[in-house]
Amino acid sequence: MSVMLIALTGGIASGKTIASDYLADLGLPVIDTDVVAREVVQPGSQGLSLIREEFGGRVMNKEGGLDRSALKQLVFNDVDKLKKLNAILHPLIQQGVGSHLRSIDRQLAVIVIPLLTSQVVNAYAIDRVLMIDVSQQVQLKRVMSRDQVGQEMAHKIIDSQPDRLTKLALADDVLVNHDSIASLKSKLKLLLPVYLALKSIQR
Ligand SMILES: CC(C)(COP(=O)(O)OP(=O)(O)OC[C@H]1O[C@@H](n2cnc3c(N)ncnc32)[C@H](O)[C@@H]1O)[C@@H](O)C(=O)NCCC(=O)NCCS
Ligand SMILES: Nc1ncnc2c1ncn2[C@@H]1O[C@H](COP(=O)(O)OP(=O)(O)OP(=O)(O)O)[C@@H](O)[C@H]1O
Repeated sequence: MSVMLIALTGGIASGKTIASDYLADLGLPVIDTDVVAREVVQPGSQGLSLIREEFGGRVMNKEGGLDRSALKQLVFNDVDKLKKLNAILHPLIQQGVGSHLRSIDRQLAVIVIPLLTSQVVNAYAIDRVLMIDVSQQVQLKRVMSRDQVGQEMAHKIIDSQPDRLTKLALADDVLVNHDSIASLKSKLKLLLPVYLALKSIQR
């Protein structure tokens, strides 16, 4: 039986983690590319050694692991460095997602993908795209308060991501997350039977 894959997307701090945690509570298997991105840079991994080779000891911590905060400062202040990081990690993340997918024995699964483009939709053979959408004003407020970053850094990260209109154009379902977390959850709960019905008519 083939699995129906739902991509859960949205810009930074749009609410993807809140949404995917809730879908997991409702019983759906969830693969989060942000989590896979951490798995592929664990100590001893090929990802970590490639990053060290490219960026040097300044992005390593005392324990020999990745200093995420140092790497974040470096790549979101230099577009070429971000491209290099993406070129190292994205193929490894794609492989990692593939191995998680092989262990899924359910009808529906969710892949959380912040950096969604049409190429990514094709690469993962996504069946349906769910976007969590917020205005840039709300996004800035939430990212600055959650990550303790200034407005300049928040703008740099937002500008480095596929833009909101690109993601909206790919989306089959859009949930606006301007109200409470409870309201987002109730919208997700209404969507689940729609996905189950779609799966039941999928060939
Ligand atoms: C730069 C890194 C070390 C910063 O780590 P940190 O723990 O501070 O952030 P975290 O990984 O939790 O990401 C938080 C959010 O940042 C945004 N973000 C992460 N990577 C990128 C990127 N390459 N381009 C644009 N936005 C990104 C996403 O919205 C993501 O949800 C880390 O984000 C990273 O390794 N990024 C490269 C891998 C990647 O592209 N991940 C995104 C999923 S494919
Ligand atoms: N409806 C809401 N009301 C108030 N705060 C919210 C709401 N939705 C999300 N948040 C807060 O906004 C922040 C971002 O949410 P979340 O971490 O789920 O976003 P994300 O899309 O997963 O972010 P990232 O792209 O960094 O992974 C968190 O601090 C979360 O608690």
